[in-house]
Amino acid sequence: MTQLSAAQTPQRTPGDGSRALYGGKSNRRITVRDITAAKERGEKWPMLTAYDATTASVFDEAGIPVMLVGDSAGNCHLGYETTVPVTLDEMTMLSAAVVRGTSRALIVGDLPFGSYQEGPVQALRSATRLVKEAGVGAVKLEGGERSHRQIELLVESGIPVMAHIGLTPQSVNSMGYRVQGRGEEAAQQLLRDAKAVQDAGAFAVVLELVPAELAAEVTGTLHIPTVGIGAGSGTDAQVLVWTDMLGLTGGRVPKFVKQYADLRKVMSDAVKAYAEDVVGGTFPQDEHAVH
Ligand SMILES: Nc1nc(=O)c2c([nH]1)NC[C@@H]1CN(c3ccc(C(=O)N[C@@H](CCC(=O)O)C(=O)O)cc3)CN21
Ligand SMILES: CC(C)C(=O)C(=O)O
Ligand SMILES: [Mg+2]
Repeated sequence: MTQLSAAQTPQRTPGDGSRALYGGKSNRRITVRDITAAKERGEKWPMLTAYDATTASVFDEAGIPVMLVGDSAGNCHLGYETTVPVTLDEMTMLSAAVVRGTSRALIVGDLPFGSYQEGPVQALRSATRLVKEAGVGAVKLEGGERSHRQIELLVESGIPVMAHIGLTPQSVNSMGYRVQGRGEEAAQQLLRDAKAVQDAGAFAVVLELVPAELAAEVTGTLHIPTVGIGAGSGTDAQVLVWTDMLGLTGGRVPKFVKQYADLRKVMSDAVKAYAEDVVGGTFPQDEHAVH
């Protein structure tokens, strides 16, 4: 640890503890206002997906300040091929579990495909379910200019919105899984999308699979935080799908992922050891039995 000189020591409000999103001392649940303040302090922060209470409690205890109940639950938790089939009922159930498993993180619920595309009123009805039935603190939806009316009505109604531009996986059938914002025209469109969601009142915006230089430019242009995934190091925050970074995803993992553990191997080895103990008669031992 480097020693901070007195002049560099950040000033704290007495009794408030450290306010940093990661490593901060406050135990109350993080709010969107804390996220806004972090951008003003120039602080970077980590976000992870979560789909169940147990896993979310591990991330909460580790200090992850923001969790996304992503519709990536479709392919990473529910066994679908893509996020497209995921329903609002499924997202409500998973989001409620993640809220129950956490006490400190801000929980963002992803609005699934088909739950907001009809227009602002449908978006409000869907977001209201995630807020009332699951208890999320914010919702996320995909689309820049094309979703600005939805964002406006949700924000007017008191529901904080995280936007999501660049690669928007719910549109896989029309756009594929391709890098977005390459070339002058596409870059200008991404900048317009970023400004549109900020103007509509979004508190943050995910930039997915866009060139690092463009993501850094968007980050410098906006006053709301950018959350990158496959968007380089110049964004305010980063998000990864938790099963990807911990080595549990069954299928292909995008190349922007850094794997921090191989839980698939850890779990597989443990399960095989258990199976062999049962077959060989070495589990249970007397200490695992009642008499
Ligand atoms: N397991 C998983 N991880 C994710 O990050 C993720 C999901 N699922 N599902 C929802 C979306 C879809 N995402 C994806 C899906 C595929 C690529 C992909 O195939 N990317 C190519 C690069 C494509 C290019 O260079 O144009 C790759 O090889 O990584 C990227 C993001 C991100 N999200
Ligand atoms: C990849 C993130 C941003 C997402 O939308 C999800 O996990 O569903
Ligand atoms: Mg999603």
